[in-house]
This record gives sequence, C-alpha cells and structure tokens, in this order.
Amino acid sequence: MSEKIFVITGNTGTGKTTVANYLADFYQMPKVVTHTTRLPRTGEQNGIDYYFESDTSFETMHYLERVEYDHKKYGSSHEGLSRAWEKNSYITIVLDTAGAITYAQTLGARAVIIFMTVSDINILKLRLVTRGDYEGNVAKRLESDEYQRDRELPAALAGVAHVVVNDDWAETKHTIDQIVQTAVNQTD
Ligand SMILES: Nc1ncnc2c1ncn2[C@@H]1O[C@H](COP(=O)(O)OP(=O)(O)OP(=O)(O)O)[C@@H](O)[C@H]1O
Ligand SMILES: Nc1nc2c(ncn2[C@@H]2O[C@H](COP(=O)(O)O)[C@@H](O)[C@H]2O)c(=O)[nH]1
Repeated sequence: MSEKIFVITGNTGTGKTTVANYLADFYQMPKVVTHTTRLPRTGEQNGIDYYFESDTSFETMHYLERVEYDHKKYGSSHEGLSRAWEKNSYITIVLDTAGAITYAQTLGARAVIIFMTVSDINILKLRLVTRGDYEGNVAKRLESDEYQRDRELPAALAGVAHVVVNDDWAETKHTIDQIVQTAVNQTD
C-alpha cells in the first residue's frame, strides 16, 4: 500500500479539523501535528492539536514547509510526518493554502488535496463564535490578508484539489468518503 497524505486546506472555520477528526475516527488516519507560535485556544492540548512553540523552539524543527498566518508562525515538520506515517500509510494534515500548494508540488500524487469552503460567511462567523472563538479574534481573522486570499481556490490548486462545500455535514461526509475511496483505489 503506497503512502498518501490527505491535505485538508481552506479558510478558517470551513471545517478542516472536523474533516481530519472524521478521517481519524472512521478511517484510523492519524493527523500530522504541526507547530505554531500562536497561543492555545480553550481546550487545545499541546502535542494533540499543535505543538505550541516559542519563537526560539519553533526554529529547532526541520520543516517541509512553514508559513506566517495572521502574524504567527506555523510549520509542518519532517519529524511530525514520520511520526504519523509510522502509524498508517494514509495520514492527514490541516494546512493553509500556501502549505497545500507546497505539498502538491513536493509530493505530487501522494498528496490528495481537499479544499474546504462554506457558501455563507455569516454562517462561517457563527460557527467560529459557537466554537468558542473570542468575537474580537474572529473579526481580526476575517480581516486578515490570509483569510481574504483563501476565499477562493488558488490558481495553483485548480484541477489539483477536490473542492468540498461544507454547508451540510451529511453531504460533506458523503463527498469525503468518495474522495477516500478514489484515492485508495488509485495505483500510482
Ligand atoms: N457542516 C457543518 N455544520 C455545522 N457546523 C460545522 C460543520 N462543519 C464544521 N462545523 C463546526 O464549525 C466549527 C469550525 O470547524 P473547524 O474547527 O473544523 O474549522 P477549521 O477549518 O479547522 O478552522 P480553523 O482553521 O480556524 O482552525 C467547529 O465548531 C465545527 O464543529
Ligand atoms: N502551511 C501551514 N498551515 C498550517 C500549519 N498548521 C496549521 N496551519 C493552518 O494555519 C491556519 C490557522 O490555523 P489556526 O489553528 O490558528 O486556526 C489554518 O488554515 C491552518 O490550517 C502548518 O504547519 N503549515
């Protein structure tokens, strides 16, 4: 069985983590834990949601790619990828679109790219607030350059990414199941 990574990308609040959790629960696909210098949200745990780093400790890892998002550093390390691939040939990672482009270019067909979106920004805002995000942070994030950039599928991912409109969870789950079946049946 050849190794594959399901790269789940798209804007803040579009349901990337929800999809990664579904793939972990129903397909036993481990999620690559990435590194960030942002502070943990309520309930987030070090080593599970992220490796929460200082500016100094962030620099000690070996990154396949790293970005700045909303003025904080994020990076996916070779160490984190190896840990996940030791557990299963099929793994997941949640990245912004800049990271997803790097994965598509670096790993080719081994990276199955899924671009998540939600039709209505007001529903997205509500989901973020219901998730427990502080309203001031939500407003700031929706104004960020990265949010504006990721409103549309980037040209570099056109024809490469599967686009999933996550308005209705039952439909999303069905689409994700189809994407997984296609990827698993594909011999590279
Ligand atoms: N189809 C859906 N219907 C209703 N709520 C949803 C749906 N999908 C996800 N959610 C909820 O929306 C919120 C945001 O989802 P999630 O945390 O998965 O987004 P995300 O893309 O990982 O966000 P971020 O990039 O900001 O971490 C969560 O509270 C989640 O439970
Ligand atoms: N390119 C990368 N993007 C990453 C990485 N880890 C997370 N992310 C993405 O950053 C934004 C913000 O995340 P949040 O948890 O603060 O809401 C989101 O799009 C994540 O998917 C990474 O290592 N590289």
